[in-house]
Amino acid sequence: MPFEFIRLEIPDVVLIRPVVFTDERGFFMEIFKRSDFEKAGIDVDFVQDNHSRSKKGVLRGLHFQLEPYAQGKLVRCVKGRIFDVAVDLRSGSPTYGRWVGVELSEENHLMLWIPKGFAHGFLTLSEEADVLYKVSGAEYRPEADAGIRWNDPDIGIAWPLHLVENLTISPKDSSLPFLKDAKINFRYGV
Ligand SMILES: Cc1cn([C@H]2C[C@H](O)[C@@H](COP(=O)(O)OP(=O)(O)O[C@H]3O[C@H](C)C(=O)[C@H](O)[C@H]3O)O2)c(=O)[nH]c1=O
Repeated sequence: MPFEFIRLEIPDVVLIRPVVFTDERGFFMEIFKRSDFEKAGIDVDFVQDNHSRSKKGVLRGLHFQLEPYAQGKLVRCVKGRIFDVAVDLRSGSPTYGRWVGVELSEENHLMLWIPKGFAHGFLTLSEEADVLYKVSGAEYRPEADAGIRWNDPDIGIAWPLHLVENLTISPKDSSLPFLKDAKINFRYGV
């Protein structure tokens, strides 16, 4: 099996370690294989691939698309280093409002599977970071684009801010609502 699937404190968010085949030329690894993911309980088809590049200190998030255009994301950092975060927004979930964070990097090759019903965001820790992520569920729908504030005290994400000199956050992200004020329509178990 070319993947190791590691369950985190929020079981539906899965850290995935691909097998890296290294030789004198460099390396090869599989990023996604439907049958292996399905065996691990991640039954998903992807509809869109995204690529963003960020400078050190850029924080993007916390974003999601509202139902019926919710998205799952398979996130990896192919250049540099990010602290990647998922927040459980599914009403009725035993881990509602809780977050998990992992370092994804060019070096560790780790990927994070974030299912529908979660907000996603990351902090850029290296001078530059390229983040590629596959999206399941719905394609981009600006009218369904939504988010919650990165520093919501009720969520309490421990962003490693000590690792960056300055924060860069878009005006849009800076004005996202706190969770208690946000209109969210995700339901656990659906
Ligand atoms: C997400 C998206 C954006 N765009 C356009 C809309 C804007 O003109 C431009 C930048 O969009 P935005 O500022 O929303 O980009 P990010 O801040 O990186 O947003 C993403 O950041 C967090 C971390 C996510 O998980 C989401 O995938 C996504 O919300 O790209 C598109 O054309 N298609 C898309 O799928």
